Amino acid sequence: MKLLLVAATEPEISPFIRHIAQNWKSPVANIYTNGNSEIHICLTGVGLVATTYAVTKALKIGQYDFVLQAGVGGSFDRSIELGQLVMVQSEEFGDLGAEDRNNYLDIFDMGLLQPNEHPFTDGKLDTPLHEIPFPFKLLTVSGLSINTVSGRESTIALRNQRFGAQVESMEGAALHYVCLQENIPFAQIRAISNYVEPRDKSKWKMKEAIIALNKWLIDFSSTL
Ligand SMILES: O=C(O)c1cccc(C(=O)CC[C@H]2O[C@@H](n3cnc4c(=O)[nH]cnc43)[C@H](O)[C@@H]2O)c1
Repeated sequence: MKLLLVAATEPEISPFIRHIAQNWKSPVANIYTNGNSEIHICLTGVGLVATTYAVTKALKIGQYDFVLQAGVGGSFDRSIELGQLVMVQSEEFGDLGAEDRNNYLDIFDMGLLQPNEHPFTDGKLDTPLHEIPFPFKLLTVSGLSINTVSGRESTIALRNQRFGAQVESMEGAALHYVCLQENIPFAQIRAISNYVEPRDKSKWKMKEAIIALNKWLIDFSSTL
């Protein structure tokens, strides 16, 4: 199995990198091998543009069996606990569109794209679940990707009502879009660091989310 592990920032997966650096061989920087298994680390930078660029470039250079995006994220859904791990099965672009007075129009409403035009299905970027090489113990959720984090009551209400997604990130849809276009199996795992609410970082559980995410990554790598 040759895996491309994608993360926006190094701190999100640094415990995993430390683990693998100690337990696997590293013939080249950011590449780790163990028998027939190979993990390449791709740190993209934050956001949809940076992720699209970095993942597309990585897929041009290397051939991978699977792409895994790992990171933290916010949750609209209060039944998901802070620190909980989820697999984001479907993605939407949350701020690619137009404002029309008090309404928001997405690219489908605007007639710029058809909802079932590849790589979209009903306007969403779905993960083909049968291609995932790990058991389904994680909660499967819907995701929204944005350039500007939802942090104002009116934005949160509008995005909630318009999309009804359970979680939010700044990169997920880019990963889904590129991998669906390139026809390569992928999954997006997020640990919930905060609820989507008016910005208050004192309530965030970033440390707990990173610990949970990295524990899962270490367990997953031991199954490869
Ligand atoms: O300072 C802020 O307001 C702030 C807001 C969101 C994220 C950050 C980070 O430092 C982490 C960047 C990373 O985290 C993901 N993330 C985490 N929570 C959310 C969220 O509620 N909405 C969107 N993205 C979130 C994101 O994917 C970034 O890569 C700081």
